[in-house]
Amino acid sequence: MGEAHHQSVQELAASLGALPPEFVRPEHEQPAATAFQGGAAPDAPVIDMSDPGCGARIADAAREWGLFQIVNHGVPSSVVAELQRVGRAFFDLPREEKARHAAMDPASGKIEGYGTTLRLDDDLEGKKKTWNEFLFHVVAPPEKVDHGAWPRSPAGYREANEAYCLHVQRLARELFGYLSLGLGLEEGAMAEAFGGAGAGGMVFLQKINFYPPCPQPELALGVAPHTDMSTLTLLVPNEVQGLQVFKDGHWYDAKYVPDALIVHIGDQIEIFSNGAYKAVLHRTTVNKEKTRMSWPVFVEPPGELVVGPHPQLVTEENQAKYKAKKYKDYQHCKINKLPM
Ligand SMILES: O=C(O)CCC(=O)C(=O)O
Ligand SMILES: [Fe+2]
Repeated sequence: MGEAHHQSVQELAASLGALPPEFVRPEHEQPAATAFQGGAAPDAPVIDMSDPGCGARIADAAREWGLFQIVNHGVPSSVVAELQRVGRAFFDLPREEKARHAAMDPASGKIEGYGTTLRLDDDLEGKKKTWNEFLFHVVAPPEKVDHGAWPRSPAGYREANEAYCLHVQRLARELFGYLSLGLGLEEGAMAEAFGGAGAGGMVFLQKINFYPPCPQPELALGVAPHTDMSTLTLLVPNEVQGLQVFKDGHWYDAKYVPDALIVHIGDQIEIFSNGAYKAVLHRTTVNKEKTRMSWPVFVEPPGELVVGPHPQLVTEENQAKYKAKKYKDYQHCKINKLPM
């Protein structure tokens, strides 16, 4: 491939001064046309995890928003800062070098590694593109980790990600406990249903999103509207606002709260709860001057595990709203937009 193919879209866009047409979203998706325009917009809940009443607030937030932020979560700010530092250092490498690390190849089922839609020669079959680069790799359990898909540079990348993951594992257990109790179930119900205790163990998939400055952010999106397939997602943002949440017919900003982690309820918790908890529909906007980054960890059941509504939540009056499915079959249907 010639050098021209590797010219970045930012470079090209800067020379054109305008957004290439494949990044212009249809009007019903454009952030400028669809963001909440009223007066005081409601904020997704910010929950203090050191508060003894936080469990009930977490369950309420999962019912009403499907998204909330947590503070006093026990993750030292130095651990988060180091996760961010090494991620940023990776994305600051030249694009060719990033691709050399671990190019992903979705066609062959290799979703781990570095990918981008910021390439004009990518053929997405006429589909609109999003303004982002990303990196994916499993971070736990160790037997499912492929270190070949992890950046070899910068030094310290592996240690930083492993240290942060231990906290994500602890927080996921805690959140599953509160969310189980909030449904009237045993505290361990969710953890067990998602692969705890003998079922193969949950999978922790680290993603890093990198959204460079965009010449016409009002026309573009960083990620298109979606719900996460995961059980839940725990996300570290940088200080650049961009995540938006759909609720009651409107898109609202998830405000940047220093030191907070953002929790998304994903599809598997919605299914397990038989619809009591809501998988959050979300998207991201981009910025004209600043680079936004985010570090979501998707907490997933092992592929062979069957997830369905918990039997105690299915009654004569409240029938099962979702089919039980192996997680890998669910993923396949969702990625290929097949009927569930
Ligand atoms: O960047 C964000 O805040 C959200 C990213 C996201 O939704 C995703 O990667 O699934
Ligand atoms: Fe997401």
